[in-house]
Amino acid sequence: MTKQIHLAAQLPGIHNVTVWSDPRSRSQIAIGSFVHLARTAERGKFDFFFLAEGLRLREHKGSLYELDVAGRPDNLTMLSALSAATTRLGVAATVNATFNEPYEVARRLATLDHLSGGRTGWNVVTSFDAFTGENFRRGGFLAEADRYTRAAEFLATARELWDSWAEGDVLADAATGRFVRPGAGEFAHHGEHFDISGRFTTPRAPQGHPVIIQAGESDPGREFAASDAEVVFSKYNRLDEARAFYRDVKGRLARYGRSPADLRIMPTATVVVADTDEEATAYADEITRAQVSPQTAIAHLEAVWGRDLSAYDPDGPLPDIDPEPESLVLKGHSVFRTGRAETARRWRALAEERGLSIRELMIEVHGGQTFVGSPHTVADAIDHFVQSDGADGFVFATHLTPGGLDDFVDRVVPLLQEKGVHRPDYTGTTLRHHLGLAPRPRAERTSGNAREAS
Ligand SMILES: Cc1cc2nc3c(=O)[nH]c(=O)nc-3n(C[C@H](O)[C@H](O)[C@H](O)COP(=O)(O)O)c2cc1C
Repeated sequence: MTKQIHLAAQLPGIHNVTVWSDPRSRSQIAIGSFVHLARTAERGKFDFFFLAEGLRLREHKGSLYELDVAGRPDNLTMLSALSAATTRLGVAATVNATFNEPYEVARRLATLDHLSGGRTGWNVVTSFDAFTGENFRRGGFLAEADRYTRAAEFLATARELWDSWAEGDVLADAATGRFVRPGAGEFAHHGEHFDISGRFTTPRAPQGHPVIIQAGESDPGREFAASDAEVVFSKYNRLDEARAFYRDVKGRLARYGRSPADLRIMPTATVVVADTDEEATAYADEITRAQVSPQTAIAHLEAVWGRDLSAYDPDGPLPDIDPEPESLVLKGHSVFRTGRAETARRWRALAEERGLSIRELMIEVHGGQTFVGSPHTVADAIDHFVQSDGADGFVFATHLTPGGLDDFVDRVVPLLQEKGVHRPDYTGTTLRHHLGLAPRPRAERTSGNAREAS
């Protein structure tokens, strides 16, 4: 059966996808930039607009890392504003389960679901480093091994809070003088990470629960996706790797009584469109070289080598000195977190085999655009990727803020609609509906007082 393609847009902020130095780039923080991109996505009948989250500014050799954008607004606040600037587009926030409390996060997500009329998604990330943790009250308090047990309990607790109100609990009945049913909002959760009880302040949201998104890739991360997520945001956008990831994660669902249709896998992707394939290829090379500047190439190599390599020529060969994989020169960057000795070995072998300079190697391993070509070429490639089970759709990030998605929406989306693989218009109002996911029934409360009949 032909699959429908799910589309999302991301204003990426951090990472070298965003070329902030391009003269066409506008503010990375002003509301106007976010509204432009969100409305473009809505014009293209996308499923949702997505914001990643970085809770600590990165540091490089002891100073702020400013080759990428540094500094960003708070996701839930920004998406609350965007929900008023759009009418159908889903709004999905990355919100960390390691440094927050379930009561606060559940309340803010339920509020966003009310504001948006049922368009909220939550990307439950765990983060990994004590460096980020230093910003928070208990300073780097969680061991890496406990991240997913806390995230699972965090989500379970949030679900109990969302289910503490039933639809119809707000009576507002002037005749009887009753505003709410007596048991409304009561909850009690006693667990390893959270021991809380009381009443939840926010009545039941239109979707009940936001759509749950997951973005980790370790084995516990994939299990968490299989047990709890409805969307996986993945980094695998090369077809062979993507198909292996897709098979692996979808294959885990049955263990949790779920079927492959209960989960959408959406890799991050970039797209470069021009009149002809040749023009698009030339433009894509230009973008890639802007994303992997000589300075970025050296910084990424330093991150893996664990030492200062500023004396090396980015257009020259790799340094012959050995890496110091235990030393951390680029802090807060997830890509260079583990396995640096192995990465250095792999990179050296690749550079030697192909005769690549430092910058060419960095372009090979971190650069490159996912879909490049004329509108027809791009539409065919996206469709092929999805129909051959590499993904269920994509989260598009653009190098230009905020106009980077305009061409795709104006020139490629109509072709996907003509092919019958992308909706010509929205058919529902909630994010769960756009994604083709079943509504989530409310779990009956297991604690608290018996509910009074209305
Ligand atoms: C594609 C992708 C996107 C991610 N986006 C974020 C993010 O926006 N914010 C964040 O704190 N962590 C983000 N993460 C990190 C994960 O939440 C997780 O903390 C990290 O991958 C370590 O978990 P793992 O060991 O399961 O991979 C992302 C990870 C992946 C693979």
